[in-house]
Amino acid sequence: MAEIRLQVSALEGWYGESHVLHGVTFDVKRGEVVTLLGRNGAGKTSTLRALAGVMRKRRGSALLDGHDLLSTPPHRVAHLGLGFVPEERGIFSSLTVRENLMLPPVVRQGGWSVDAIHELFPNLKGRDTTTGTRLSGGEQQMLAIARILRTGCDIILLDEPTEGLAPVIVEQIGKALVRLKEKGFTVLLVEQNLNFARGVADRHYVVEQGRVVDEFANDSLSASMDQLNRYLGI
Ligand SMILES: Nc1ncnc2c1ncn2[C@@H]1O[C@H](COP(=O)(O)OP(=O)(O)OP(=O)(O)O)[C@@H](O)[C@H]1O
Repeated sequence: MAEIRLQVSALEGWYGESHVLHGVTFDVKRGEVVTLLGRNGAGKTSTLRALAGVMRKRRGSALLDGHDLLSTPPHRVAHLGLGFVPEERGIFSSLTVRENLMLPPVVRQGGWSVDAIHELFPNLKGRDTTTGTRLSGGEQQMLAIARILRTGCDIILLDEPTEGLAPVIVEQIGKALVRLKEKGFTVLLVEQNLNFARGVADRHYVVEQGRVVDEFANDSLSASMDQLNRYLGI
């Protein structure tokens, strides 16, 4: 059995006085792609934000390769190999593709070269001097992932990468995730698009009201679709 990279236990989290995570427990093994599924407002994004240190008021335990994420300052989290690609993507519109790509520092060995990035995302090739404003949503998403790969991280928290994207682009993002998995990356994915999630993930956790309430292996999902649809309100 593969080793556990991310072990989250009884994780609680707050926005100010608002208590939104009520004891999230799950794990992600080395090389797995795992999704957090659930209805709007269930706490999926907040879980990623708590792990990345964007949400500061937290309690419980979150270990990455045995390192305590909750006591690690946000700027040191990347040094542990964790990269966060938020839903809003964070592409600077006035900067070029190349400038956006070069923005985060390389913090670990194994950071991707620009050539390797172009191989994964051919859409970004030849676009070095294009400014962020001129990129499509799909190109922005690719750039946001590419930028994280450059830093040398090997576990990626990815928040709704397919949101608002055309099916052909969703397919390209899916292929890139499969490639990353083949290369040994570990991915924790928040995703509303169940079809996309099924195409890339090994396991799925269901989040409800700030807790993980169920878990499904991807290869047994067909038999559990009724139950999953009930959770998701589909
Ligand atoms: N910045 C914030 N300040 C206060 N409350 C917030 C903030 N962001 C989210 N919340 C609240 O936290 C709870 C969990 O939200 P979260 O965004 O984690 O849900 P989600 O499962 O990711 O759903 P969605 O798909 O709608 O983003 C919700 O009740 C939401 O209203």
